[in-house]
Amino acid sequence: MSMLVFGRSGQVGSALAKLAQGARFLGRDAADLANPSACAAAILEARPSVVINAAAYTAVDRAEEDEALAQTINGEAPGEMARACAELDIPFLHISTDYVFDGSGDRPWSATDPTAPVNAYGRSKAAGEAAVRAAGGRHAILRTSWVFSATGSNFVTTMLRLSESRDALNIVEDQIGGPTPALAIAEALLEMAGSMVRGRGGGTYHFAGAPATSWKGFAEAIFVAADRQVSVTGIPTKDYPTPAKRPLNSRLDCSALETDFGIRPPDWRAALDDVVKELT
Ligand SMILES: NC(=O)C1=CN([C@@H]2O[C@H](COP(=O)(O)OP(=O)(O)OC[C@H]3O[C@@H](n4cnc5c(N)ncnc54)[C@H](OP(=O)(O)O)[C@@H]3O)[C@@H](O)[C@H]2O)C=CC1
Ligand SMILES: Cc1cn([C@H]2C[C@H](O)[C@@H](COP(=O)(O)OP(=O)(O)O[C@H]3O[C@@H](C)C(=O)[C@@H](O)[C@H]3O)O2)c(=O)[nH]c1=O
Ligand SMILES: [Mg+2]
Repeated sequence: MSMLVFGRSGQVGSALAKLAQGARFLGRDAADLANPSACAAAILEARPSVVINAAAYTAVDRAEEDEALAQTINGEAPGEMARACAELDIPFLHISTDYVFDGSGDRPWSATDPTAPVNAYGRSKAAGEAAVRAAGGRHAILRTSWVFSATGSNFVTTMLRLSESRDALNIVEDQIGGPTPALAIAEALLEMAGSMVRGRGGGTYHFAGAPATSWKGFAEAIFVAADRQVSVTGIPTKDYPTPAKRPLNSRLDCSALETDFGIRPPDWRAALDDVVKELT
């Protein structure tokens, strides 16, 4: 299996690089997603047997004032990649997000539920999903949430940084989701890629860490794992104003992934200990 991966330096890209040593990785220098047709050309030139897109515009608040660029990178580039893969008749694996949902209710979102993003990043990711489906080739869209790892910036690195200077933090308690280790996402993608190259599986799937928690619950677990004495006070979203609105209910129903690929949701608590050890 010759694998081509877009994104090398991000959380999921780095995890893939650790696990898939025979794969070829294209960083921003080799393929800029702001130039979607160049990404398609890179695929047609490399002629791999499977493509994974781990690159994206992920700055949720910044996307509010930079929506055009977010749309090009998250909305258009994946569609161009998927069209090139369809032309080569190879599977295309793409990562999406819980932020495509509006966050209403408290039921875990099923992969077939209607999307209704509440922020610019979510709109750009929903556009990317639609473009990948419209390309008409063999594809998998893996929606995940609250990704963390020892690489790059994420909620764990933010909390550890804040704990250097603060002994008390207010953290939102009414946004609920599944923190997901980047390494587990990479493992899932590689398993899916292997199956899809053999002609099995495809469509839209969810993959998130269990058990569901709030950002407050996640923060508390981070400080326990790091043995840092920070007092965490739960607050409602309205008391933590941000440029981008965030969905309240981000729970993802991951059953389709188990049915089609035998992949089960990872327990984020075990992975958190490893990540915190690596970071401290
Ligand atoms: N982070 C999260 O909490 C979540 C992420 N996701 C999705 O998972 C996927 C992976 O996210 P994650 O690993 O966390 O992302 P990161 O923010 O850690 O990394 C993003 C990657 O995309 C690359 N990138 C950004 N812009 C461009 C560009 N114009 N051209 C080429 N490469 C670019 C970055 O390269 P460079 O280092 O050069 O900037 C980096 O390698 C994305 O699709 C994201 O939407 C889904 C749910 C949650
Ligand atoms: C730093 C801080 C954040 N928060 C809140 C703000 C927000 O609601 C929540 C998480 O903040 P972040 O900015 O890390 O989260 P955010 O960047 O929105 O994370 C999202 O990233 C994109 C890429 C995704 O796809 C999503 O799945 C999700 O992981 O914590 C506090 O309540 N107190 C604080 O001190
Ligand atoms: Mg962020």
